[in-house]
Amino acid sequence: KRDFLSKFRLHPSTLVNYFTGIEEHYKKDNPYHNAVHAADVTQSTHVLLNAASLVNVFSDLEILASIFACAIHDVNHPGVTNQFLINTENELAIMYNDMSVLENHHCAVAFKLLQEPNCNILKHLDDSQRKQLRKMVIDMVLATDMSKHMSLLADLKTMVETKKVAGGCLLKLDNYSEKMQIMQNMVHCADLSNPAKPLPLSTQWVTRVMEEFFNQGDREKALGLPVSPMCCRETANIEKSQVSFIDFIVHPLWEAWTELVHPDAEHILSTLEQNRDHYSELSATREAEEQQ
Ligand SMILES: COc1ccc(-c2ccn(CCC(=O)N3CCOCC3)n2)cc1OC1CCCC1
Ligand SMILES: [Mg+2]
Ligand SMILES: [Zn+2]
Repeated sequence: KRDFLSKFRLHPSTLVNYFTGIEEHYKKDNPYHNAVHAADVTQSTHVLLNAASLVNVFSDLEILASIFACAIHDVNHPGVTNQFLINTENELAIMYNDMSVLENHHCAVAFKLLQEPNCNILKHLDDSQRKQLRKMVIDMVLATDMSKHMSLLADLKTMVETKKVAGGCLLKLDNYSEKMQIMQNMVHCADLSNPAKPLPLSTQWVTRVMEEFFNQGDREKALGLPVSPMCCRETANIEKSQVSFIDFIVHPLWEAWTELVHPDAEHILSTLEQNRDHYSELSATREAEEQQ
């Protein structure tokens, strides 16, 4: 749809080779962090990029980088959190010195795969384009580390306030850092878009992420480690956790995004709010049942 094959002289069979390789490096037996999650985040970002207020904001290279970043953003995910890898002194934590361990790994795997035979989809980009794309992809993927969430959101809110006050066209973005902030938040929004999807989809993602968390909790128990929050299958309150996740993380982020691209994301925010109320009612019902 974006005519990227001709704009960037991407060779169909090279694309197939590369993204087949990427798909194979997503672990199929991860309940959540599998190739379907990567496809979901990629498609969600494609939709966010189509917002009317983002037309002509990003160059073709920035759009290619964003879509590429989503497709590879969790590649070879081991199905456990950064904290688990750090606590167990996993070789990945040693490799990346406990800093955004998973996110560094996803980037490294994705770029290493480009060097496999017949997989170099960026072959016909010039050196400057390839260097720029690599930097943008790394900046976006490293920003999907939840530990960056609060600073990312604070910067987004500042930008929305500043641009609004300036009265200038909200998205006349002046420099790389402002553009990258938007792109990082866009991919982060897509990564946290499960609660903002139609309820039948959202509940499937909840089941999957909880199964992955519970698997981690089982491993922590077996290792005699303290069980991480929301990872104990005996005590977790699934609906209550989703309500908190939405209230403290997802809604503030999507509220800022919706303001940035006003009025293009209103329907997403309202779906999120409806879903939040659904989980809240479920949680109240469950609590009432448990009282009896
Ligand atoms: C459908 O439910 C979720 C969908 C996505 C997330 C979520 C949080 C952070 N990210 C971004 C990647 C990240 O940093 N992660 C990946 C998840 O594990 C924690 C580290 N993604 C959490 C979800 O629910 C959790 C379980 C109950 C409340 C919170
Ligand atoms: Mg991730
Ligand atoms: Zn993800």
